[in-house]
Amino acid sequence: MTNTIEVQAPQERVLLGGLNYNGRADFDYTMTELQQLAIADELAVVGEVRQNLDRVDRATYFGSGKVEEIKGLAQELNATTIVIDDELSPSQIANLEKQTGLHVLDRTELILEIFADRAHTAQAKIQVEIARLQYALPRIHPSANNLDQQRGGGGFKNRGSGETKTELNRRTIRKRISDLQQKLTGSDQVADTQQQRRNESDIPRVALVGYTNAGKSTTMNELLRTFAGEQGTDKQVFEKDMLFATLDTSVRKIVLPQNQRFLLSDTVGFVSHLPHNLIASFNSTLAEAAQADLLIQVIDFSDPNYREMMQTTAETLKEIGIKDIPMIYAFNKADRCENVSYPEIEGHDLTYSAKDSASIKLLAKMITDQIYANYQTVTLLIPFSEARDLAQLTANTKILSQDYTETGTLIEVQLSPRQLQTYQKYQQVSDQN
Ligand SMILES: Nc1nc2c(ncn2[C@@H]2O[C@H](COP(=O)(O)OP(=O)(O)OP(=O)(O)O)[C@@H](O)[C@H]2O)c(=O)[nH]1
Ligand SMILES: [Mg+2]
Repeated sequence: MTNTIEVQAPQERVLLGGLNYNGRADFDYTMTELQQLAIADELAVVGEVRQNLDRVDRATYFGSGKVEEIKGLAQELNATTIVIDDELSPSQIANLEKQTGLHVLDRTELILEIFADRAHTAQAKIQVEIARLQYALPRIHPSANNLDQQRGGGGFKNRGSGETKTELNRRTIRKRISDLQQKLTGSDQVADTQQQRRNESDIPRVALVGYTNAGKSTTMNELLRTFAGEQGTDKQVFEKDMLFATLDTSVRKIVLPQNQRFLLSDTVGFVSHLPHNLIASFNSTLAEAAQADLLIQVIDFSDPNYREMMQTTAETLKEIGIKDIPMIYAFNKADRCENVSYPEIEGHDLTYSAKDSASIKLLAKMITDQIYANYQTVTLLIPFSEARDLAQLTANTKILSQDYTETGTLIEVQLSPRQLQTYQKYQQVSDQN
């Protein structure tokens, strides 16, 4: 018998650094979040440095006294890196590295590292690489011919090693970005989602959104398990207790009793100050939510910072350009809260647990009540020559009655406002009054 001993790579020892300028109201919260992000990136947090200043020091970010303190603390605690709760300019990073002898990792680069680590599908990998190259671009010194000063171009995890031989200049990076963007537009996954969207254009669309690790994927899986029957189990999406478990968009069809159906999408979670480049390059992934008829914001109600997380979600949705879509606030993980009864509905709020079957059924009811609320019952006369439209309606809507006339098929059907626009041409005059 052989005993194997797993040898784990020693974790990089890091300090967290934060500057509270202009008395940032969310400072404590973003520092807590920074720690979570560092842990998600498998870094060992050994200490923390904070400073209150009226404004950022243009040269070194922190004031000079603090820079000395950082250097001393790092030596004392054996730290090799400082992770800073902000996006720094390239020269601030360079100066701070020079004066402290530490590797400086800013918030943007940290999030990009985590995304790079989590990306598994071709599409997610391309999207992350585009964002990393865009981050790297202004950080390349024109005369530099090694990547020690060129951040973000290659394996982040092997910081400062093995990159020196690579010669990338701005032009080749720009070319690479545009090649990747082209590849992305043609990628199967984007094409598949678009195709599905066209095929299913008559079905209401519902998107799960919210802070990372709130339970979006778990909610999707439980809805599938409850309503999609056998098919549900092999269509499950990945769920895990870690930040950014999901980096893609998955779309699944949920069919409820009485042929009520909707498309449900699960997508990447949010964190505060999500880098702009990342949002831009994940645009096609996030587009699904932008086109939804209804959003379900999943909130981890058991987290003491859930209010800040909701704020982050609101800000991120705004940045993506999502507004005016009705939203259900789904306060999840109630099973982990003390003295909270669930499932319970109050207006547009649901307190629930994704792991509880009564909760999932109630959520499904809330979704259908909401999406079918503004449906109208209309009578359509579909000419025999338009059999495709009739087939679409039969597959995707609730048909209440059907009759045949000399000129076509007469149906009584429930339509969404959007469907009504598409099929208005067939509407019988009598219902239009
Ligand atoms: N106790 C409890 N745990 C839950 C509940 N819902 C989700 N979880 C757990 O929370 C963790 C995160 O769940 P996910 O569904 O992966 O979260 P997500 O929102 O998809 O996260 P990202 O994809 O990272 O944005 C997992 O370990 C789940 O098992 C719940 O109602 N109760
Ligand atoms: Mg997920």
